[in-house]
Amino acid sequence: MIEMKNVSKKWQKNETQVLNDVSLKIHEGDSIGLMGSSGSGKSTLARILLLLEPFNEGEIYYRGVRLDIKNKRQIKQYRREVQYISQHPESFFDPNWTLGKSVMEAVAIHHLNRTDTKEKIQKLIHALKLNEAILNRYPYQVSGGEIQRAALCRALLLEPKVLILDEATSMLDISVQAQILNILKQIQKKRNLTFLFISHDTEVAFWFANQVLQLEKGKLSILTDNHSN
Ligand SMILES: Nc1ncnc2c1ncn2[C@@H]1O[C@H](COP(=O)(O)OP(=O)(O)OP(=O)(O)O)[C@@H](O)[C@H]1O
Repeated sequence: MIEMKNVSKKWQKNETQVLNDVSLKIHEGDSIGLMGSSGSGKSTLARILLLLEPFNEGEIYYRGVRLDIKNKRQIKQYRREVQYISQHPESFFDPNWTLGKSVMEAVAIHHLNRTDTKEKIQKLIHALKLNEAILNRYPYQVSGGEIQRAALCRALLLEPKVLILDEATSMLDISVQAQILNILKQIQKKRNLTFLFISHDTEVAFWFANQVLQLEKGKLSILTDNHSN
């Protein structure tokens, strides 16, 4: 579904080789866990996959077609189908807009059918254990866990094919985290959603993913592969 071929990335200023000839294949319906020590480059890899970060060498393919940052139409479609929940979800919300306005903006940008949108939002808010009142608040008026779930709500509303979750539930307490991860698994079964799940938590990553990869010193290795999960 998504393929990264021989990607290398070096930060110009400090000359650090954050990715060194990395290749990765994510098949439809996969749950790939990505682990690695702090600063090993997991978020950089995710941002490169989304073409949010330039890289020095290599190629990214989606459904067998090479992605080209200059192809605006292709990238718009890709960024709708491949949703990213960043470690810093607040940076994906306009600080001057209510969360509800930001969620609706995503609907407008991607020209989704507005008639059933309200109902879909209500269902998602409920599933994500959020209070609907949250939509009338500004990003600075909600907790870290609430903004993570608002980001998940916006992403799921777009009915993505792939979700890249970068420590996306790290600010939630264990019981809410477990509930939300279970909901994501249910959605995965229903829609054959594909996940790239970045986490520091070994237990959660092994539970959630059918293949767990580790990124260290610019190289990816397989920690476990259990596609029968
Ligand atoms: N824009 C940038 N310019 C230079 N170096 C950067 C930049 N962004 C990140 N880095 C560096 O690249 C390395 C990888 O960062 P990244 O955020 O991808 O790691 P990570 O594995 O996601 O870390 P964590 O688990 O702590 O979130 C770090 O050493 C970081 O300081």
